[in-house]
Amino acid sequence: MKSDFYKYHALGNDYIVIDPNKTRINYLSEENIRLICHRNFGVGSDGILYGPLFQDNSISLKIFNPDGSEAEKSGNGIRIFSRYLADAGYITGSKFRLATLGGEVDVALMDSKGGQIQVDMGTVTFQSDQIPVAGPVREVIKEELTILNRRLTITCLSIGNPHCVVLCDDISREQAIELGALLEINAIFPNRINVQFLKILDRNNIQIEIWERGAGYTLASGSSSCAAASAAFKMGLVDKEINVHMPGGIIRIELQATGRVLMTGPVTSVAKGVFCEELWAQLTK
Ligand SMILES: N[C@H](CCC[C@H](N)C(=O)O)C(=O)O
Repeated sequence: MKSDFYKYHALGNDYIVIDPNKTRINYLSEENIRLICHRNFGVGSDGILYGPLFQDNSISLKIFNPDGSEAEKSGNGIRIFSRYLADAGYITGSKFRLATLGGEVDVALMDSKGGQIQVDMGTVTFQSDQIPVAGPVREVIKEELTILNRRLTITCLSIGNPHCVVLCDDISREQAIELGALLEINAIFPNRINVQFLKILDRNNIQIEIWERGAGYTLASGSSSCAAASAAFKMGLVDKEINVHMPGGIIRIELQATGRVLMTGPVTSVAKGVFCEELWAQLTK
């Protein structure tokens, strides 16, 4: 039976793949994205990966958050989509390039089952006008920002999508939810922002709690792992090989001398399915 969607997760950060070459959906409105991703009224996920789209001789994908917004990049999303391309027979080799809104990435399948996947996520920038962060053009390193009468130390960067890393002695899910939601929409972030609360464990291990732009609290995030590791290195707190510990599991980051960020982590396939007529009627009304 033809499937309308394929569901995978990466350390509990789950995505639905919708392939326009294989399903009746050739356009996704913000309203339809919100419905499909809704955990009660829809299939439920932390986002949608739409593709493969073929332009010239490149393969691209669109990355959508569950609030309907489009993201420039998603580390877990890129690993999941790469696994789907292998599962669906679109690629036969183990190395290929993907185009995202936030730039091209190089992918390497580390095993024959597509369990462990490495992505060269590109370089990061701390420049305020590239993230963006409002105010004078500068690198946003260990700046003070007060939220709910709490003085936070933030370091901001972009790896294609924007991130605000908050250096903490201790972190918690509750803190990520309470403060992340306010930081995401703070006026100094014109495009909103992804937020990580960072605890340094040692020079090769960090722990983060995550509040994602357009998705809220998630159990893991690939681009957040890249961002938190890069911010910790920029602050001189870690070496170049960092294990990022999250509630959903561990992603391995390697900061290369070239400035490129290598991210390696797992992908798990969950399900494939069809949208039933009653949901379909809502998607096409
Ligand atoms: N919410 C993010 C996109 C998904 C990031 C995350 N799921 C990852 O694995 O990188 C944004 O709006 O930039």
